Amino acid sequence: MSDEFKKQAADRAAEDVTSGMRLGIGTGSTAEFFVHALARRVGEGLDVIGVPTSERTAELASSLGIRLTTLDEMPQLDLTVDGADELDPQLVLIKGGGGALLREKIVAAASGQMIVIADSSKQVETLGRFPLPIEVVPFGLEATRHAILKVLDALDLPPELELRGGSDRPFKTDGGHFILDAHLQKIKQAELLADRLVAIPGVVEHGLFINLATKAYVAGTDGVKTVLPIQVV
Ligand SMILES: O=C(CO)[C@H](O)[C@H](O)COP(=O)(O)O
Repeated sequence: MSDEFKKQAADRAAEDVTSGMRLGIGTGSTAEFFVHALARRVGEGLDVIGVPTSERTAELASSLGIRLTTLDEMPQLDLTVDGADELDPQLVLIKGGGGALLREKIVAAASGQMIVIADSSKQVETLGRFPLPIEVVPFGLEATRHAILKVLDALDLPPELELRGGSDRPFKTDGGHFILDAHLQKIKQAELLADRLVAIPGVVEHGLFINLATKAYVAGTDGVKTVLPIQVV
Protein backbone atom coordinates (compact mmCIF):
# COMPACT_ATOMS: atom_id res chain seq x y z
CA MET A 1 0.00 0.00 0.00
CA SER A 2 2.74 2.43 0.93
CA ASP A 3 4.28 1.98 -2.54
CA GLU A 4 0.96 2.93 -4.11
CA PHE A 5 0.84 6.08 -1.94
CA LYS A 6 4.45 6.94 -2.80
CA LYS A 7 3.57 6.63 -6.49
CA GLN A 8 0.48 8.83 -6.10
CA ALA A 9 2.49 11.60 -4.40
CA ALA A 10 5.23 11.32 -7.04
CA ASP A 11 2.74 11.43 -9.94
CA ARG A 12 1.15 14.55 -8.43
CA ALA A 13 4.53 16.31 -8.20
CA ALA A 14 5.33 15.42 -11.80
CA GLU A 15 2.20 17.33 -12.84
CA ASP A 16 3.77 20.53 -11.43
CA VAL A 17 6.74 20.29 -13.77
CA THR A 18 6.60 22.52 -16.83
CA SER A 19 8.80 22.74 -19.92
CA GLY A 20 11.99 24.71 -19.46
CA MET A 21 12.35 23.84 -15.77
CA ARG A 22 15.72 23.11 -14.22
CA LEU A 23 15.04 20.32 -11.74
CA GLY A 24 16.73 18.82 -8.74
CA ILE A 25 15.93 15.11 -8.66
CA GLY A 26 15.87 13.38 -5.29
CA THR A 27 16.92 9.95 -4.05
CA GLY A 28 15.04 7.02 -2.55
CA SER A 29 12.09 4.82 -3.44
CA THR A 30 9.55 7.70 -3.57
CA ALA A 31 11.91 9.82 -5.68
CA GLU A 32 12.29 6.86 -8.03
CA PHE A 33 8.53 6.88 -8.66
CA PHE A 34 8.96 10.57 -9.51
CA VAL A 35 11.78 9.77 -11.95
CA HIS A 36 9.50 7.30 -13.73
CA ALA A 37 6.61 9.79 -13.84
CA LEU A 38 8.93 12.51 -15.13
CA ALA A 39 10.35 10.18 -17.78
CA ARG A 40 6.82 9.45 -19.02
CA ARG A 41 6.22 13.17 -19.40
CA VAL A 42 9.59 13.66 -21.13
CA GLY A 43 8.55 10.91 -23.55
CA GLU A 44 5.47 13.00 -24.34
CA GLY A 45 7.60 16.06 -25.17
CA LEU A 46 8.25 17.80 -21.84
CA ASP A 47 11.61 19.60 -22.09
CA VAL A 48 13.47 19.68 -18.75
CA ILE A 49 16.96 19.24 -17.46
CA GLY A 50 17.79 17.64 -14.13
CA VAL A 51 20.51 17.56 -11.51
CA PRO A 52 20.49 14.18 -9.73
CA THR A 53 21.16 13.98 -5.97
CA SER A 54 22.95 10.62 -6.11
CA GLU A 55 24.74 8.26 -8.48
CA ARG A 56 21.75 5.91 -8.12
CA THR A 57 19.29 8.56 -9.28
CA ALA A 58 21.65 9.63 -12.09
CA GLU A 59 21.77 6.09 -13.44
CA LEU A 60 18.00 5.60 -13.32
CA ALA A 61 17.17 9.02 -14.79
CA SER A 62 19.61 8.76 -17.67
CA SER A 63 18.52 5.19 -18.44
CA LEU A 64 14.98 6.56 -18.82
CA GLY A 65 16.04 9.36 -21.17
CA ILE A 66 15.97 12.34 -18.78
CA ARG A 67 18.55 14.97 -19.73
CA LEU A 68 20.99 15.55 -16.87
CA THR A 69 23.54 18.16 -15.93
CA THR A 70 25.54 19.16 -12.86
CA LEU A 71 25.23 21.99 -10.37
CA ASP A 72 28.52 23.36 -11.73
CA GLU A 73 26.94 23.72 -15.18
CA MET A 74 23.63 24.90 -13.73
CA PRO A 75 24.06 26.35 -10.23
CA GLN A 76 20.48 27.61 -9.87
CA LEU A 77 17.48 25.35 -10.17
CA ASP A 78 13.75 26.04 -10.30
CA LEU A 79 12.42 23.06 -8.40
CA THR A 80 13.65 20.04 -6.48
CA VAL A 81 11.39 17.06 -5.90
CA ASP A 82 12.53 14.63 -3.24
CA GLY A 83 11.28 12.18 -0.64
CA ALA A 84 11.76 12.42 3.12
CA ASP A 85 11.99 10.12 6.10
CA GLU A 86 9.87 12.41 8.28
CA LEU A 87 8.12 15.76 7.88
CA ASP A 88 6.60 17.91 10.60
CA PRO A 89 3.87 20.58 10.28
CA GLN A 90 6.46 23.32 9.54
CA LEU A 91 7.84 21.07 6.79
CA VAL A 92 11.07 20.58 8.66
CA LEU A 93 12.35 17.24 7.41
CA ILE A 94 14.54 14.37 8.40
CA LYS A 95 16.28 13.06 5.30
CA GLY A 96 19.20 10.77 4.61
CA GLY A 97 17.68 7.34 5.15
CA GLY A 98 19.11 6.49 1.73
CA GLY A 99 22.44 8.13 2.56
CA ALA A 100 22.23 10.97 0.02
CA LEU A 101 21.57 13.84 2.46
CA LEU A 102 24.59 15.96 1.56
CA ARG A 103 23.93 16.14 -2.16
CA GLU A 104 20.20 16.37 -1.49
CA LYS A 105 20.69 19.39 0.74
CA ILE A 106 23.08 21.13 -1.66
CA VAL A 107 20.63 20.61 -4.52
CA ALA A 108 17.59 21.69 -2.47
CA ALA A 109 19.41 24.83 -1.30
CA ALA A 110 20.17 25.72 -4.93
CA SER A 111 16.48 25.43 -5.86
CA GLY A 112 13.78 28.10 -5.76
CA GLN A 113 11.19 25.55 -4.61
CA MET A 114 11.33 22.14 -3.00
CA ILE A 115 8.41 19.73 -3.16
CA VAL A 116 8.49 16.80 -0.74
CA ILE A 117 6.71 13.64 -1.80
CA ALA A 118 5.75 11.09 0.82
CA ASP A 119 3.20 8.59 2.01
CA SER A 120 1.29 9.66 5.10
CA SER A 121 3.29 7.40 7.47
CA LYS A 122 6.12 9.97 7.20
CA GLN A 123 4.06 12.80 8.74
CA VAL A 124 4.81 13.40 12.43
CA GLU A 125 4.04 16.08 15.02
CA THR A 126 7.61 16.02 16.36
CA LEU A 127 10.61 14.77 14.40
CA GLY A 128 12.89 12.09 15.80
CA ARG A 129 11.19 8.72 15.62
CA PHE A 130 13.29 8.14 12.49
CA PRO A 131 17.01 8.18 13.39
CA LEU A 132 18.71 11.42 12.37
CA PRO A 133 21.54 10.73 9.90
CA ILE A 134 24.72 12.70 10.60
CA GLU A 135 27.32 12.54 7.80
CA VAL A 136 30.88 12.58 9.15
CA VAL A 137 34.42 12.48 7.81
CA PRO A 138 36.08 9.06 8.41
CA PHE A 139 39.22 10.77 9.81
CA GLY A 140 38.86 11.25 13.55
CA LEU A 141 35.58 9.34 13.73
CA GLU A 142 35.80 8.69 17.48
CA ALA A 143 36.59 12.34 18.26
CA THR A 144 33.64 13.43 16.16
CA ARG A 145 31.41 10.86 17.86
CA HIS A 146 32.43 12.28 21.27
CA ALA A 147 31.73 15.83 20.15
CA ILE A 148 28.27 14.82 18.90
CA LEU A 149 27.52 13.02 22.17
CA LYS A 150 28.41 16.20 24.06
CA VAL A 151 25.91 18.17 21.95
CA LEU A 152 23.21 15.54 22.54
CA ASP A 153 23.86 15.63 26.27
CA ALA A 154 23.68 19.44 26.37
CA LEU A 155 20.30 19.33 24.61
CA ASP A 156 18.99 16.51 26.80
CA LEU A 157 18.76 14.06 23.90
CA PRO A 158 19.51 10.32 24.19
CA PRO A 159 23.16 9.33 23.60
CA GLU A 160 22.28 6.78 20.95
CA LEU A 161 24.63 6.93 17.96
CA GLU A 162 25.06 4.07 15.52
CA LEU A 163 27.61 3.85 12.73
CA ARG A 164 25.60 2.92 9.65
CA GLY A 165 26.69 -0.47 8.31
CA GLY A 166 28.67 -1.29 11.48
CA SER A 167 32.36 -0.81 12.18
CA ASP A 168 33.47 -3.77 10.02
CA ARG A 169 31.79 -2.53 6.85
CA PRO A 170 30.65 1.06 7.39
CA PHE A 171 28.30 2.48 4.78
CA LYS A 172 30.04 5.06 2.56
CA THR A 173 28.18 7.97 1.02
CA ASP A 174 28.70 9.14 -2.57
CA GLY A 175 31.14 11.67 -1.08
CA GLY A 176 33.15 8.95 0.71
CA HIS A 177 31.90 9.86 4.21
CA PHE A 178 30.37 7.77 7.00
CA ILE A 179 26.94 8.18 8.59
CA LEU A 180 26.18 8.13 12.30
CA ASP A 181 22.46 7.55 12.88
CA ALA A 182 21.24 9.31 16.02
CA HIS A 183 18.23 7.69 17.72
CA LEU A 184 16.73 10.79 19.34
CA GLN A 185 13.00 9.91 19.70
CA LYS A 186 11.81 13.55 19.93
CA ILE A 187 13.71 16.52 18.53
CA LYS A 188 12.21 19.57 20.22
CA GLN A 189 14.84 22.15 19.25
CA ALA A 190 15.66 21.25 15.67
CA GLU A 191 17.33 24.57 14.77
CA LEU A 192 19.54 24.58 17.83
CA LEU A 193 20.54 20.97 17.26
CA ALA A 194 21.28 21.72 13.59
CA ASP A 195 23.49 24.70 14.49
CA ARG A 196 25.41 22.76 17.13
CA LEU A 197 25.99 19.77 14.83
CA VAL A 198 27.37 21.75 11.89
CA ALA A 199 29.74 23.56 14.27
CA ILE A 200 31.59 20.26 14.89
CA PRO A 201 34.58 20.08 12.49
CA GLY A 202 34.17 16.38 11.60
CA VAL A 203 30.48 16.75 10.79
CA VAL A 204 29.88 17.30 7.09
CA GLU A 205 26.07 17.62 7.24
CA HIS A 206 23.03 16.31 9.06
CA GLY A 207 19.63 15.21 7.85
CA LEU A 208 17.58 18.08 9.31
CA PHE A 209 16.23 20.13 6.40
CA ILE A 210 15.00 23.45 7.79
CA ASN A 211 13.35 26.16 5.67
CA LEU A 212 13.98 24.25 2.46
CA ALA A 213 10.70 22.48 1.67
CA THR A 214 8.09 24.83 0.23
CA LYS A 215 5.32 22.28 -0.29
CA ALA A 216 4.61 18.59 0.27
CA TYR A 217 2.36 16.11 -1.45
CA VAL A 218 1.39 13.49 1.10
CA ALA A 219 -0.62 10.48 -0.07
CA GLY A 220 -2.76 8.27 2.14
CA THR A 221 -6.11 6.52 2.27
CA ASP A 222 -7.95 9.80 1.66
CA GLY A 223 -5.96 10.75 -1.44
CA VAL A 224 -3.08 13.14 -2.08
CA LYS A 225 -3.02 16.16 0.23
CA THR A 226 -1.09 19.36 -0.40
CA VAL A 227 0.75 20.46 2.72
CA LEU A 228 2.18 23.95 3.11
CA PRO A 229 4.50 24.85 5.99
CA ILE A 230 2.59 26.13 9.04
CA GLN A 231 4.19 29.45 9.98
CA VAL A 232 5.19 29.64 13.64
CA VAL A 233 5.06 33.24 14.94
O1 LIG B 1 16.57 11.20 2.13
C1 LIG B 1 16.50 10.25 1.38
C2 LIG B 1 17.67 9.58 0.80
O2 LIG B 1 18.86 10.09 1.35
C3 LIG B 1 15.16 9.74 0.97
O3 LIG B 1 14.45 10.75 0.35
C4 LIG B 1 14.43 9.28 2.19
O4 LIG B 1 15.24 8.29 2.85
C5 LIG B 1 13.08 8.67 1.87
O5 LIG B 1 13.26 7.49 1.17
P1 LIG B 1 12.04 6.61 0.65
O6 LIG B 1 11.33 7.42 -0.36
O7 LIG B 1 12.71 5.38 0.06
O8 LIG B 1 11.19 6.27 1.84
